[in-house]
Amino acid sequence: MQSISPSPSKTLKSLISDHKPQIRQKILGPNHTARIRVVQCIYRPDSANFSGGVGSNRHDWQSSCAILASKVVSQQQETEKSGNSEITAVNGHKTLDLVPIENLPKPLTIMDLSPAPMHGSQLRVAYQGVPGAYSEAAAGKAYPKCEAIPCDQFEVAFQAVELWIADRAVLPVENSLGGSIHRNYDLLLRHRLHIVGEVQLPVHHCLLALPGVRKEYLNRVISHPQALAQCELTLTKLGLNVCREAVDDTAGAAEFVAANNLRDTAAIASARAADLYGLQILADGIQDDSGNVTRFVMLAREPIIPRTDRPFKTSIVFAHDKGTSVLFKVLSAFAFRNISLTKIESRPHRNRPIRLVDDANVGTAKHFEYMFYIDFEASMAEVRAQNALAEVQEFTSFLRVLGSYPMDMTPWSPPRGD
Ligand SMILES: O=C(O)C(=O)C[C@]1(C(=O)O)C=C[C@@H](O)C=C1
Repeated sequence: MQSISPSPSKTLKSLISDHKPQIRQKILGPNHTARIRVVQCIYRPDSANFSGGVGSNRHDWQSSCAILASKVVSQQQETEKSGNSEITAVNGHKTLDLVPIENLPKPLTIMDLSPAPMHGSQLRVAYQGVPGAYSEAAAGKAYPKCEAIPCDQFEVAFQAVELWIADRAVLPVENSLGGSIHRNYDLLLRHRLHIVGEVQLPVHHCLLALPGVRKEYLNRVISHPQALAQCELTLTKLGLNVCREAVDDTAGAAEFVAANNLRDTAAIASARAADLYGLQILADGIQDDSGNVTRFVMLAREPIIPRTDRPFKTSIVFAHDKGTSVLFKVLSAFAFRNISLTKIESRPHRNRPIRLVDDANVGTAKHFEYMFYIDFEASMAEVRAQNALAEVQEFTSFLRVLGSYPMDMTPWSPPRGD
């Protein structure tokens, strides 16, 4: 083993850095490598005994190390008992943790704070579900070379973008068979993210089970509630009048069947989920309509600048103090300007879900109050859209533009098997 002789001018800390592996073994023994405490004391040739300094020859040095080791170990035990594991004092001197060099944290750079990675690194895109979920495929379609970040809930995907853990989120809002994904409409209102794009994904469902399992063995089918709804008729046609159970996402259902070795349960999920979790495809294309499509929105912290050189869509949400009576006026603001609406959705007005209408003679009527969501085919850069919104604002007590973004114009490719 290489011998270690301290030079008079060196601190013990720098000596230990220079000869890390050997010193670690000398002081703390061969098994103690990770969390080292070092006494910061100056080597003084004139000091005979250790009292903050070490002796002048190799023998002194070694015994000082031995004293140090015992002090450090006992000090460490005390520190751990008291719960303070960061900095402590030996003989009045501060001790420091030495982190192994390979684990040292890297300082944040301006690049880590940039909204879109202009430095060439991958865009981080949050989606709900686990790998193999349709939302992961939608994230890949929206941002082809992205790093897809799985989130266990929609809310987490929103927060991942707000907290700069992700650059974008891609979340489903409606399906051609199952209808709206209401949770995401509510979350769009609760959070401050902007819709910066949309992507439509053909959804092709498979019935998955463990290898060797036959349809007759099944007494349960599990999947995301939307996927169960999209396959309802086909499951019945396949003779699968078994119990349906909803789980968080389709790929999560496949993972669950595989991880728990469930031979009586099938999952509805993608062919990619079958591959990832080692399941066989019992039936392919089990959605009730072969043209099954889910629409996803792309969300970012900043809006994009609306343009007029390609087809744009704008999404708004509004409410009115006098309830639904205003809806006709709002819709006419678009109709007069030849602006087509592509979607209307209403959700309970959370802050004021019910309005009481008192009529002294007849009694009290209760009206439900709503938030209305509208998507229309125009860009906020167009004067007709600006005028329409100016008019809408006159009739409404609350109006927010959720985003003005390019429409997904991907050519329609016929579904597999047609
Ligand atoms: O569970 C998944 O794989 C999802 O990506 C979620 C989801 C949805 O929320 O609608 C997405 C697309 C399909 O419509 C089915 C499920």
